[in-house]
Amino acid sequence: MSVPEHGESLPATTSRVILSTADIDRALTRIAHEILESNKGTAGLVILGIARRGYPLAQRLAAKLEQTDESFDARSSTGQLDITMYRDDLRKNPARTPQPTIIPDSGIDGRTVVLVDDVLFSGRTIRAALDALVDVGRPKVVRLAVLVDRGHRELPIRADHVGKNLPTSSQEKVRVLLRESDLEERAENHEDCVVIDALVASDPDVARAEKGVTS
Ligand SMILES: O=P(O)(O)OC[C@H]1O[C@H](OP(=O)(O)OP(=O)(O)O)[C@H](O)[C@@H]1O
Ligand SMILES: O=c1cc[nH]c(=O)[nH]1
Repeated sequence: MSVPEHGESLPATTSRVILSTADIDRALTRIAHEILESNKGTAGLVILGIARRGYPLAQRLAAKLEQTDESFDARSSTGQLDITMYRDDLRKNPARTPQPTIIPDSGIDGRTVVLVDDVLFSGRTIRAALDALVDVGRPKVVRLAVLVDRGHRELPIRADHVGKNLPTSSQEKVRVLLRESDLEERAENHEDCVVIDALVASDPDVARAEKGVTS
């Protein structure tokens, strides 16, 4: 199976498909059921996807909630949260182009907000998202749903709903490729997929890095 490679000029990597299109769909279905159970239905639910890939995942999740509970209007209960200006590394890294923040007309005050993202890693994106939320309103409860939790947290943040817990080494990279955002990168035979990029140990640069040789 051909898997899209990432970053031509970086040390050699191998890419493996970890979740297929069907796996992703099943994970979202399970998360939707978990949300329904923990919220005892859909009353007061607002689903906010973190830009960029959290948004299409939030829309898919909301569609599944609507399928199960007709009283839930997916379109008017789903939005996007851009966290660019709330990052704690803004000074270090050049700012990326912010995406629009889209908040449902109902607002988020007193609501149960489910934040949705593709990957949970250090937790810094979610910290920024919580700051961004404060500027929008005061939810009753905030929950977190992620497609992949790859560990390596740097902050005391955990997800309430996880599609897949994926133990990784810190050298690896998890990429979520979705039909809505990654038309060119997706692996052959997959509409959507999650791939893990690992450094090739035989690559001289990697071998040197593993031995702690710095120059
Ligand atoms: O837990 P963290 O260490 O913050 O990592 C997780 C974040 O990293 C990725 O976003 P990225 O910053 O690459 O931006 P993108 O969504 O615009 O690709 C991913 O989509 C998560 O939002
Ligand atoms: O592996 C990682 C780490 C952070 N964000 C990602 O999307 N993937």
